Amino acid sequence: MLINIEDLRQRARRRLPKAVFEYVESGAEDGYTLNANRRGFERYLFRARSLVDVSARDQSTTVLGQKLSTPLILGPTGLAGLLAPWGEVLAAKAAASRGSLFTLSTMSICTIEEVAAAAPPPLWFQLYVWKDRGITRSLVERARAAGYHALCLTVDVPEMGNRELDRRNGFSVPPRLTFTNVLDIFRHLGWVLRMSSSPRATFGNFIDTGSLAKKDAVSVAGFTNRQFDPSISWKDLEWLRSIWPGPVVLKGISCAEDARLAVEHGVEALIVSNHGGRQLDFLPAAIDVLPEVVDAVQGRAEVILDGGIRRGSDVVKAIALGARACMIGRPFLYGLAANGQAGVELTLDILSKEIDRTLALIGRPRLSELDRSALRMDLLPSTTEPRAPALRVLDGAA
Ligand SMILES: Cc1cc2nc3c(=O)[nH]c(=O)nc-3n(C[C@H](O)[C@H](O)[C@H](O)COP(=O)(O)O)c2cc1C
Ligand SMILES: CCCCC(=O)C(=O)O
Repeated sequence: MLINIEDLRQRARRRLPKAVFEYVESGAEDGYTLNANRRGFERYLFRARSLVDVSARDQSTTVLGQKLSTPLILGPTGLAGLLAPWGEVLAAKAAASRGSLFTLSTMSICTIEEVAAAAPPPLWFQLYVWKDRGITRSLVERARAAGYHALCLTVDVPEMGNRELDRRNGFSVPPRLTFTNVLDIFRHLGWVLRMSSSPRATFGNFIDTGSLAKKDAVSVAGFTNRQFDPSISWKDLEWLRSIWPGPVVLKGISCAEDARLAVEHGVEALIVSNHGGRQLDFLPAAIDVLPEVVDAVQGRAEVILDGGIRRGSDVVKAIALGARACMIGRPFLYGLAANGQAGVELTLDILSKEIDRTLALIGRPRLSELDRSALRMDLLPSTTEPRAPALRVLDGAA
């Protein structure tokens, strides 16, 4: 039975080759931040009110002026199209069908145009800045021409994080058959068959740019470290503004100083995120950074929380701490791998039902009624201990 996000995760794990599942699942190095993202939510307990009329509940909101039926955004995830053929298109359609919002990663299998042609708006485009600014400019112009609403600049990847599982697995794009994975691939012939209807098995946005060698398989870290520009800094925001007329969102803010700089540079929204624990290990849980950022921003930009959401109650806690909405990564990827578009819709249905139930049980029927008084923060020790390296998380030890 698929009744929670963990069920979808187990289904995804069975259906995907090991290297693909571990690419999705793993974090950087010891997995401190990966674990902390989950455990951070345990520090916040509810203060529930009773005898409140909760018969009419409403979890709709707006993000950058666009109405969402639920405060959930599908975050940018590279290579989602390896989990199901046309994966990004399916996820974008699922988001639209549930009144959510899809963010297309620069590093997707499906192209900017393919997703925009198949899925109704609103869509956001996530940008990694290429050393070759001509390619960067062309990505931004393509997103603009295709009607994407916001540009989401990811700021926490000056260098790819150290994902040891990907290195051990020799994970490459396109995936290769090797001596070590041949048995595993044969155990997942269903995936092989499904993927035979995929438009391609490499980064769709770059096939015509010359940055992707035509026949060779590349390691994700090798390719991105060659192409991403580690020199980008606050002054490049001006350049981006000159080629992008719409709202700009910064993804990967993890302290008050950067939140203030983001506001001073006029960004419309920022995303408190540690990249799902995949970049710098030993950043705190995203939820623990949220209050500091909300206080620094003081309502001058919208704040979105990203990382570790697996229950609707997590979303309610983030909104009580001042987030406008939450972004999810792995939860919708599990749904996608488990059952394509319907699987992503199920992810959104599970989480939004859990949000709805939580709102009823705490006596705050509308998101606008949530504030810090809905939470207790004083009952637990204030640190999250590292519990297990990333590998043990995968084995279900944490
Ligand atoms: C498989 C995978 C690929 C990702 N690719 C990108 C990406 O291309 N760009 C980006 O900004 N973030 C990327 N992320 C990070 C997500 O957008 C998001 O920050 C993270 O998954 C949130 O944590 P969660 O998985 O616990 O929800 C990726 C995450 C995963 C799991
Ligand atoms: C596929 C390229 C990298 C995507 C990314 O940012 C991530 O895996 O976290």
